[in-house]
Amino acid sequence: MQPAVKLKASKVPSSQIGRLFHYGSLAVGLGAGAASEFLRRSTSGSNAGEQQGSVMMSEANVSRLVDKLSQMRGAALKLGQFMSIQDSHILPEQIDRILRQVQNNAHYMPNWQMEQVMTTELGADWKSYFSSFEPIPFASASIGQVHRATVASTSQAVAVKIQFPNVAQSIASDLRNLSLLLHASRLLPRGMYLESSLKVMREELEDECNYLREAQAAKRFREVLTGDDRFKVMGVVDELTTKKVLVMEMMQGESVARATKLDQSTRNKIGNTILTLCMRELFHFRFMQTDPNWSNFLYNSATRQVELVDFGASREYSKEFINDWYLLLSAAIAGDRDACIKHSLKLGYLTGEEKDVMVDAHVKSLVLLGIPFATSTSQPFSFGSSLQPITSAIREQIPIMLKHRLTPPPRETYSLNRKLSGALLLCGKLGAEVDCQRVWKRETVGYEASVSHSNLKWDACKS
Ligand SMILES: Nc1ncnc2c1ncn2[C@@H]1O[C@H](COP(=O)(O)OP(=O)(O)OP(=O)(O)O)[C@@H](O)[C@H]1O
Repeated sequence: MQPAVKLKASKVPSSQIGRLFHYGSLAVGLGAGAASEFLRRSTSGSNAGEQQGSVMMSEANVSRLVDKLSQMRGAALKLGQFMSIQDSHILPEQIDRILRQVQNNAHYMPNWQMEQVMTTELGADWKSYFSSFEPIPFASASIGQVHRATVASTSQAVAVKIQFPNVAQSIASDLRNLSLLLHASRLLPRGMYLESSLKVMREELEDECNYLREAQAAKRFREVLTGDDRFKVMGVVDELTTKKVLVMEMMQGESVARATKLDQSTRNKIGNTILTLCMRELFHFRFMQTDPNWSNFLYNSATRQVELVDFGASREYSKEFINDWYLLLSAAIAGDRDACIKHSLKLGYLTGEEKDVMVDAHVKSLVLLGIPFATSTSQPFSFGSSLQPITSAIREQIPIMLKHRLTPPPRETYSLNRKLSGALLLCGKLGAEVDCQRVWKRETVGYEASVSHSNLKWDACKS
């Protein structure tokens, strides 16, 4: 089970000065912490010079960092999520722990600050729109917090997501400061192309700060999933939704992270449903909710539906990109090394100048990723026992790729890989048994023909 989220009320620093103060005090705190640790070790006779790296990461510094990142919220918390989902396998264990703690340690706005946002967004009489409104949020999100309420005019039970003040404006500078801090404290391994990750993250966060965009995305998902009983997509109360306040139908399910207690066949069904959705998003809608956070998938035992919330990170992919990506994954599933290289070059994963050691590691990790889908249809893939050896084997390739990679991964693959690996890890967490090969075939049937057709056109355009 996921650790319970600890919520603490504290003012979100919304002014530039306030933010500077927070970063400043973190840097000073880390420095002071390191100095005292250094002194303690020097006086106790250990070789302090050699231990410089670990001095920065003493227990006291770890908790200082967690505390600051949790308080800054917005960009900082998102960075924590982004890194811990995307790159947990490449981060030193201690950093991974920090980022996980940040996620489970979110703060929320005190009442007066929350009321200020609501007044600015919905007017001074905002309370009159609700017949009940719980002042303490039941969930804390990276850039907002979520309250339970009832709409006065319809008696509908709703979840009201309220954005922290000035998050949107401060993202760029927060990310810059964080990047400086991470570099300065030598927290990240070299060769991570941190700058590219930060750029993608900044663009994603800017999109996520617009709740009107999220409302649109939720409606689009409701539309494309209409008639599919396996899913329920949250509805949106348009009249009360603004750029910074999102009023949504309250979902009743529990985070799928808690579904580990359910019987095997139910867990299999949930795993199958989540993977099917993933494939459908890619090959049918070309529109994907790319945040695989477990609490964004809820399971309702009464209706046996997977309920979907949080569409802030939804994005569209071009047909050309999805075509290339389909060909790459097909090559990986078939274990076809030459085709893997060819399509990686086309997508921009490889430049063609890489050393063999890098190409080998890249192809190996792709083929490993294809294993669940390559399993024979008579035997569902057992995520409980078979996923872990795959992730370990992929992890072994990461240091090689970090060392020899000549170009950052293509922009679109950040969100796509985050979602796909998140969905696989979720199935692993559920211990689900899923016939992935069948899901893959069912959801991509006919796709190959359409790809060859459009690639012919593509080649004709180029020549
Ligand atoms: N309509 C809803 N019904 C029930 N619970 C909800 C609803 N919307 C959000 N929540 C809960 O609140 C949490 C945070 O909301 P949401 O994920 O939309 O915010 P976010 O800013 O995108 O957060 P993050 O990026 O951290 O996932 C969700 O993970 C879910 O547990």
